[in-house]
Amino acid sequence: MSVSVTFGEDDLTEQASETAGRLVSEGVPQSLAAGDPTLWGPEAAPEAAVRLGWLNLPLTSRPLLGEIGELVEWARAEGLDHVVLAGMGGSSLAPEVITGSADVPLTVLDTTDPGQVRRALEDRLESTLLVVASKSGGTVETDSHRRIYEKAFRDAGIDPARRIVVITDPGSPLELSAREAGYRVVLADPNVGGRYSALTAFGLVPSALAGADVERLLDDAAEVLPLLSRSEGNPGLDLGAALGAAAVAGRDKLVIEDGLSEISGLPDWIEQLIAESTGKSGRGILPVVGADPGDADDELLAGIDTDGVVTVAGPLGAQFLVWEYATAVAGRVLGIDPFNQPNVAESKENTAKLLDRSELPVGTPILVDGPVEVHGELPPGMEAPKNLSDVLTGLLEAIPSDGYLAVMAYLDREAAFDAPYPEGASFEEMTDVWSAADPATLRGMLAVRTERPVTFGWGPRFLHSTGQYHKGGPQNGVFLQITGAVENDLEVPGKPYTLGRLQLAQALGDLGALASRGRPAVRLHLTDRAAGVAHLLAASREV
Ligand SMILES: O=P(O)(O)OC[C@H]1O[C@H](O)[C@H](O)[C@@H](O)[C@@H]1O
Repeated sequence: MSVSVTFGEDDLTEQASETAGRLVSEGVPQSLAAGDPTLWGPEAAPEAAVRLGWLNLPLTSRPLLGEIGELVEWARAEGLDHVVLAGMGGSSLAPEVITGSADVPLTVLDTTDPGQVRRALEDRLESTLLVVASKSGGTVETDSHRRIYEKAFRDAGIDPARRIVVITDPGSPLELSAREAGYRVVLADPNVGGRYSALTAFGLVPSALAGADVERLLDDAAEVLPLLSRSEGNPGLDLGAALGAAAVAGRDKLVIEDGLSEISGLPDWIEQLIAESTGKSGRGILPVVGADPGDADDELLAGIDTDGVVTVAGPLGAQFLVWEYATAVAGRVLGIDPFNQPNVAESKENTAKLLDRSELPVGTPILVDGPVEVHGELPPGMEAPKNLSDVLTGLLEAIPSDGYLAVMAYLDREAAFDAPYPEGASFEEMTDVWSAADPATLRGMLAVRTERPVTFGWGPRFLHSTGQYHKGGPQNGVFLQITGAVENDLEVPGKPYTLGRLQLAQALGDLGALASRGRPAVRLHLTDRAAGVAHLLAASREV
């Protein structure tokens, strides 16, 4: 089964077909199929020359299946039934979707929250297989997870070499250290960037270890591959032309829904692909995930196997390839380089500098409201707030008419599930309890109070995704960061910082990068996390 791209609106059909026609007259489908790196201009060409390998992955990844099969057999023979994946952005988002859609369990560590990492560590360590996935081999979060697990395994009398599999690019520092340590290493295709790597070892190895059928993904992607060199009936070209043309015409907020889909969580993967690929040079498409479509003129609704203004229907393996192709095409229409991420490094550098200091510059709160401290830059001209509710109202009012509010929570993504519920509670009652303890609930509560899009991201996960767009895209965002007190911190073995300190330094580093652009950027610090979330949700209720 292949992928279909359909439009539910005449204006968009017209714009897309006009743009696709222009791209065809410029020979884009043929050039892309041939791997021409000059399609995004001379400045982008050197990077594009080593970033187009994803175009052929349905074929070039096939030889990996044998190696994957052996790994799966080894893990089974060793009785390793808890697969933990340490990887950021492109090194974990695809496995999360693949295993979610296949309904097989995978614990993803893309956090520096000590509580969340501790929860994973305390879960079946005896039978845990840790997959350490990093293309560059130098990502601080992933490096920290590896160090923490190595120590935990050793402390439990387990040889880490029997429990760790590494996925990385050939020649990375991680490859070298992993070989020295005697770990199993799977090398990835170096000609594919992180966010285009779903069908490389990064997507396939952890997913297969967790029990997903990855051959099927390649089969489904292989079916759509021949369509991608066509001028007509090319779903990647049609989708890319639509996304690009809509954005150029001012519809640059992409609400992505997968309500009825059997595919679970693809919008989160698309979010990284589109935000990091297009959000630069003051331009870009802002993906909005987990939101109901609004009435704003600049919104475009994309439905995955469910009706949207653009509907993309088809199996997961083929969807990966079509969205990658479409993103590359939209990049050309927007006139940006879809393969770099020039502004991601900035927050990382800020964080590294902060970690060198003896004390983190947390500053003095502008306001304290119960368990919530307010720090940072309030929107210019805003009246001095009396309480948290005023702060939230001020931020909502400061969103420009073409802008958005980004909520970024550097907290434990799973803590809400620890909230106590009454004995004998129905599933519905339990869900209510969880959602009342979940910081992500804030997104919807604020969204009903504004016409503008509200996004939500877990830090530091989003730094490897929408973080690029926040800093490199159009400068019309308003930023609300949430951090929390750490009760039970975790040492990062061999490093002078704890996970909690790293997490806070990441938040402060990004806040600094946003504030330096003159954007309103407020940090709410929860001095008691559970009470703080409850207080924040109460304050966010419409008045
Ligand atoms: O796989 P790694 O080298 O560890 O990189 C993981 C992620 O980190 C970076 O911040 C990039 O912006 C992402 O595109 C990438 O997916």
